[in-house]
Amino acid sequence: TSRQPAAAATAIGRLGPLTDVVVERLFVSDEVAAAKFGTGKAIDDPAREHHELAEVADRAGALGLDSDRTVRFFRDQIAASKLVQRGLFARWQAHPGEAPTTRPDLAVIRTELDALTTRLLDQLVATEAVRGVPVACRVAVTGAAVSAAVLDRLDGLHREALRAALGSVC
Ligand SMILES: O=C(O)C(=O)C[C@]1(C(=O)O)C=C[C@@H](O)C=C1
Repeated sequence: TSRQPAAAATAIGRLGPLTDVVVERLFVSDEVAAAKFGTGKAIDDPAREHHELAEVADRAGALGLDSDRTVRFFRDQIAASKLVQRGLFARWQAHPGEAPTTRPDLAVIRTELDALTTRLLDQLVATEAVRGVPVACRVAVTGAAVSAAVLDRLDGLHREALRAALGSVC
């Protein structure tokens, strides 16, 4: 399998560091897909999503972030993860030779996702000023996304997921 490494590249601009963590989460979604593929386990886990979103809503307040906007951002991260997972499932079903040969432990991966949640919240705090200026934010997010796509060699599926994941940043 051509599993991609964790994002090592640095996306450009003031939203580069946030975008790097977003890309890292997309790569972890490859691992989630590998954990579920062939097990009969559904991609959607509404209870886990509910738990994650309740947690970020709670933590947003303490960090001085707008709770609704923060929840929307994480909803997008989850939607992007499902986009990656569905795309990989389809790819692996069509080309069994590309399917992963080892099955990571979903519980371990979820602890990685939890750590990424903390880093994403930190980045939302660090980028509040630029995200508050719509034009500057859109310029920054476009530059960060384009550079990440190139530097991290994102394929079409992961580029589409990155677009979804960054949809409510500004
Ligand atoms: O934890 C999982 O099972 C995932 O697939 C990850 C994730 C997420 O992005 O946080 C995505 C889809 C599920 O509905 C729940 C959570």
